[in-house]
Amino acid sequence: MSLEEIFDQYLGSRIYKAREKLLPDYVPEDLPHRDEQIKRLALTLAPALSGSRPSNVFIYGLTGTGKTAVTKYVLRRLAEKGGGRIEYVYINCRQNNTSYRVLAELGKFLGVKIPFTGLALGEVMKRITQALDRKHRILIVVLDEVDNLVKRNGDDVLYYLTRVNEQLTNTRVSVIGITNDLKFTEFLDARVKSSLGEEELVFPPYNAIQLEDILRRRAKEAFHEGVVSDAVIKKVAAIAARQNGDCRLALDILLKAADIAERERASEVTEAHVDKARNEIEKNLTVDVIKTMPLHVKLVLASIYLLTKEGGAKTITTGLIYDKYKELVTKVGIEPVTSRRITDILNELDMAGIINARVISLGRYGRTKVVALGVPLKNVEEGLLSDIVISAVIGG
Ligand SMILES: Nc1ncnc2c1ncn2[C@@H]1O[C@H](COP(=O)(O)OP(=O)(O)OP(=O)(O)O)[C@@H](O)[C@H]1O
Repeated sequence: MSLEEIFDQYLGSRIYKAREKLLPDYVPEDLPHRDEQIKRLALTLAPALSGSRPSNVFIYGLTGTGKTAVTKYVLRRLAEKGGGRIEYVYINCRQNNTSYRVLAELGKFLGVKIPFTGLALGEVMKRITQALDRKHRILIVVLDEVDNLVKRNGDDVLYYLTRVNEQLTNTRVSVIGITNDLKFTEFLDARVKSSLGEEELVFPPYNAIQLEDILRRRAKEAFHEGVVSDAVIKKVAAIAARQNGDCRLALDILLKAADIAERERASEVTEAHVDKARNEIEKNLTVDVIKTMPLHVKLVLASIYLLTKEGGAKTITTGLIYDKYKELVTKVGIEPVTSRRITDILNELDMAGIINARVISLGRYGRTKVVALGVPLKNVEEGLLSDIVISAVIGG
């Protein structure tokens, strides 16, 4: 018996060898099917090793296409090679979604004290510029999910970072901007847009075969041998391939399926575990989407929910929804939105897959829309009940 097996027996996991290797923050030893992106990013950044500022890079690709993983992977190795002359700082602009917070993160990295609030942005920039120039090196600033920052606060920080070199003598700064939403570039000043896009990298979605390959290697690192069959890998890859080739989703499903297997004290992860994991993830997604909806959207959805619950086989028409909605707004004590807005809300809910709407003919009475929930009733209920206003009017 190997040492590992002895310890595992006591730890008790029959499934995992190293669960943490499936977690989103872990950057694996190799990143299959991203050779081209790795090479291009490496070629772009390599001039840093001979002391010149690398071009800024703009990275675009859908969710879960490996943008963050590839960037961290290349930067880590570059910094190692640079032996202290090259540094990088990674800032996630969803977690830090104001100009102030992004600069405060940068300040923290540079060892500059920036109070939680209160300084003018210009003052923060001045302190950062001074701190930057005290270092004698190349600094690569990674702004991940940068669209969140720009949509909320505009392009001040990008403008500053792409211009700061003009004020520096000792340090050179390069920026890597990562996004899965190209639309935000509309908000960029033309000069910022062109300097950020000195080099552009596109990450295409993975196909099912590529995802299988990736999952096989990740599974090898994380699970005991024989715990995850090829059929399971294929199934997970096929599901994620249909969802825009999202590797994050693939890993999520695999991790959840294995957690369920572990809870059940099973000795392997089966396709049934994958189905359960998928349902759980879909449920969580629905509940999260509903939780963040504006009040009137929730009220429209609550109307459909109540009609579904009460109504038996009766079809739910827009007329019925509108009446129910009016009843609910009266109970809440607020003004209703227009029927035109209700139509828009129904379209939004349809697009999000929360409801299915179709138009039917009523003969000489014209046409109307009928609606049915597109997701399980209990998921809608869970999402709606988390809102105290809604739960007061539908709860009892
Ligand atoms: N080629 C690959 N090999 C192994 N794991 C990968 C590969 N590509 C992506 N992953 C893994 O998939 C997950 C999502 O990848 P990553 O965070 O890099 O995606 P992203 O494109 O930055 O997505 P988002 O736009 O949502 O931030 C991570 O856990 C990452 O380790």
